[in-house]
Amino acid sequence: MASSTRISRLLSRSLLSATSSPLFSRGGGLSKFSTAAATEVPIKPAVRVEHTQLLIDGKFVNSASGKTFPTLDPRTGEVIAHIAEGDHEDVDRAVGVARKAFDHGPWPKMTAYERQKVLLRAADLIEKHTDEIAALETWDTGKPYEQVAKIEVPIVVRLFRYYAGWADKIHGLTVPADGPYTVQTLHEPIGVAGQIIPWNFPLLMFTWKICPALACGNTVVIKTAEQTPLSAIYASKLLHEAGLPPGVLNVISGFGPTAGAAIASHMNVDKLAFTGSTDTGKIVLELAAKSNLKPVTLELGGKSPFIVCDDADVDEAVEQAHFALFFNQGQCCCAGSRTFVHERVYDEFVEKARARALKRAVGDPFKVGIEQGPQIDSEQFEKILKYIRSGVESGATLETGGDRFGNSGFYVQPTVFSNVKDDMLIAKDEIFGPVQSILKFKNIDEVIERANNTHYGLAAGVFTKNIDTANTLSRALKVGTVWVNCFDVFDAAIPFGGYKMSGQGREKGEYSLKNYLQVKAVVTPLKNPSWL
Ligand SMILES: NC(=O)c1ccc[n+]([C@@H]2O[C@H](COP(=O)([O-])OP(=O)(O)OC[C@H]3O[C@@H](n4cnc5c(N)ncnc54)[C@H](O)[C@@H]3O)[C@@H](O)[C@H]2O)c1
Repeated sequence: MASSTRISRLLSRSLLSATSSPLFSRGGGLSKFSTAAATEVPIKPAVRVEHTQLLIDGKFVNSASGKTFPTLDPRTGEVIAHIAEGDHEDVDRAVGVARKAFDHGPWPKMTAYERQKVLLRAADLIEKHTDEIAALETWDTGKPYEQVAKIEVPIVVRLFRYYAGWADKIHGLTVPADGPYTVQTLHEPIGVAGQIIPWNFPLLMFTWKICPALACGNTVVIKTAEQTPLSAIYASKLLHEAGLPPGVLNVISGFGPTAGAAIASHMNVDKLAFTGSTDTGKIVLELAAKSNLKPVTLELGGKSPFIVCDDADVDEAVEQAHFALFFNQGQCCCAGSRTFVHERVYDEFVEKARARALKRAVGDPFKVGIEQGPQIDSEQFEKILKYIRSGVESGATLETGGDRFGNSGFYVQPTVFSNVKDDMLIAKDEIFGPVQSILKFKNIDEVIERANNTHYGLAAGVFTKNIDTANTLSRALKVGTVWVNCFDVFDAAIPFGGYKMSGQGREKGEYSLKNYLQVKAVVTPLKNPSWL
């Protein structure tokens, strides 16, 4: 399983090869950022897009309207493929077959061991097809191919095996009650799960969502993000090859206000799981409440603090803070986007953080050694540049970066701001881009208060050698995950989720199972019990 150290190691190996690349230049100064991304011909992905339709009832089908939408290559903005655009009618059809597959079987009626074997075979197939799936994901998202192939697909495979392992270990309790009754609880699948996912980790989010739902015996209708439909379609085809019965997993490509809203408000969807922005989270929660009051889990945005104490190993903290923010082009819900540094190590940290950002290898994500590809689309690209301008205008110090990288595609220079103040927009809003904001603090009480002074509460990083400081911060921070002297460690067994407006509920680990199970109490009178 990927740990932050392992991921950092992979990235530094990448960096070694990147230093010999003409795309890459070492040393300080804004002019060092190469514009080669614009002039180089994009590398042709070694994969073909074979499936572009909706997947309903085990078959690839066109949308009812016959409409399609383009999915774009973030390196160039060019069309990769035209994808069937699902809408209300398609969602309705998918929910209908998922309902039938749930109510009449075979999925919930199969033994747990049989369901387990399907998930294990799917894991093997995904592992076997790592190259194709990673190429599709990189093409659709712009994230480095090496990151997908060496980090994300292995995590995906691990999640499949982890939840396969749970399938035959889900059981209720025998409950002691007053009086002559035998009482048991049955943990039953909840029914048809509706799931909506974002574009920043399309394959990983698909896996987080479907694996626990399927392991518990539910059926699924999942909507992928309109920017990134390809990898989920491919993986779902593999799931069917692995023996998943028709109707159990239905994949709808399409847009939020149409297909997404149709899932959230459907009367026959029994459970909703959503990952995306906090604003959309509020909308789907309302749709769920106004329809059939389906229970909802929400994984939303964040503005996570990364706290570097004065006793921290500064070099390691710089590397991990860089990773915490810049990983995945800065498009992580839990990105360490407020780097709080103690005043005693602040100047050293800023200088080293700037030097590290200047070394970041930006370019075609299919190229070996590249650490950072383009942002997902023009909308995000423009939004990030706007935040950078706001950082400059509000008086933060631009240490490096600050502009687009090259002159085509949606590449942004790795950007570092120092002297950031809590009330600046760059310190308050989720930028979702490669923009590090460094803030100074004097003492632990002060940094706790400032770190918690946000609507978000997803994650935090704490860097210190002092166990007492680590314990104080871990307990005081109002967040769903605290990484101490590490960051972004995503084991299948570790729960993930947010406090406050970063979400409701937890995913991954054993906690995710609860999202997809109903608890039924069965009470039976006992005749002449020899004991109660
Ligand atoms: N907490 C987590 O685990 C986690 C993980 C990844 C991303 N995120 C968050 O996701 C956001 C980025 O993703 P995004 O820009 O795709 O978010 P988004 O909210 O715009 O979209 C997410 C999904 O919701 C759908 N959607 C949009 N409007 C909808 C509507 N009215 N009804 C139903 N569905 C709708 C979209 O089509 C997409 O599939 C960031 O805020 C990030 O922090 C959170």
